[in-house]
Amino acid sequence: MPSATYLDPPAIPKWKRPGKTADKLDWADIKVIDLSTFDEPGGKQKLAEELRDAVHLTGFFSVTGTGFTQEEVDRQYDIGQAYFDLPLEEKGDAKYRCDFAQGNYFGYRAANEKKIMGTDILDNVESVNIPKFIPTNEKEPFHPFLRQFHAEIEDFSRRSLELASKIFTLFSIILELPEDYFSKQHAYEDQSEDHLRYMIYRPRSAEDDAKVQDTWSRAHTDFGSLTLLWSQNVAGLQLKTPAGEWKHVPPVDNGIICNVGDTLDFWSAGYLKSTIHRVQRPPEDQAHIHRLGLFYFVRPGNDVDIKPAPSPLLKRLGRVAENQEDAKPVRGLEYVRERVKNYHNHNDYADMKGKKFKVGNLEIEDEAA
Ligand SMILES: O=C(O)CCC(=O)C(=O)O
Ligand SMILES: [Fe+2]
Repeated sequence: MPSATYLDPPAIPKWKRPGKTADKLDWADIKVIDLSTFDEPGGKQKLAEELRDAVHLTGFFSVTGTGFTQEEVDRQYDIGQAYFDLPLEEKGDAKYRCDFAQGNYFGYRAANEKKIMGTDILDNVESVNIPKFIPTNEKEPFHPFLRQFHAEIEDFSRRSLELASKIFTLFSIILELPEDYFSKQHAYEDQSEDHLRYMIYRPRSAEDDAKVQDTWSRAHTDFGSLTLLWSQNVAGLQLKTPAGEWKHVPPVDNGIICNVGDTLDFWSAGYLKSTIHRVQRPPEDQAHIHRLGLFYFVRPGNDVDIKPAPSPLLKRLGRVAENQEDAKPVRGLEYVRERVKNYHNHNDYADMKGKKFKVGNLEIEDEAA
């Protein structure tokens, strides 16, 4: 692209945050922790204790005091909305699409290209994944429209991983590991499949939704280490409780919902839980809204070994044997790419109930039966 990158970004419309639902939904009980006390003496240790049960039992929690202002967050929504408002020929330019045959999730994923669960109803999600701003990603897809907002997107991307690093520190403390044990394996400058994501669900008619049991995003666990979902008011995201019930994830004002993904589940021998979740058609007062979301997906470093951590806690609990860390490990890139391929490189999103996904010695239940 010409020097447009270095000009001021163009004016774009302001995105308007939808209101909350008036419906009485069956909400999950989500722990909210305030990270503004992180740097106080003893602050991290206290937060780690507050977090322990949530990550061990639920796998989902929420953070406030994140350092992101509502204005900065809304600005990311403005950019995402402006991009998705482009005509398909432009936003969906082949040069900037995900290469699912390679399990490469960077770039644009169009809606309406996959059938849902063997029906004639099409997938209603569009997303764009923006890789980390490091030299090795220079050749990865980054659409010229988005490139105009390079400086602010990069700032947001870097600060997202800084925030995630604080959470990794808490996980390390919980597992009695050196405080930087997990953050070191997720360094911004190291190559990984990390991405900032804008994602929008396009509403379907109630009749069409009924044919796919109201599925907007089928039940899954996340493929990487940690997912940050900026809290949004349009309901639909549900998690599966240990008792097997689906509960709605509630909005948390100025908060970020976090959930553990597969690789951190493996690293912790299942102590930190990669929880099954899905997105369903929102309640009737929100079912017409184009549901825009903002995320940062933290993936493991490409070259790090995914294997149980030498955690004194996990050893005491008998979750890892003394010598288990010596097993031949799967690397970060291998796991993530295989998982993306398995999930996306199809024309149909089949129901994965009861199926397992396996790479080397790593195995995860795709959706518990
Ligand atoms: O749209 C949402 O709220 C959640 C999406 C999700 O689970 C995912 O993209 O992994
Ligand atoms: Fe997810």
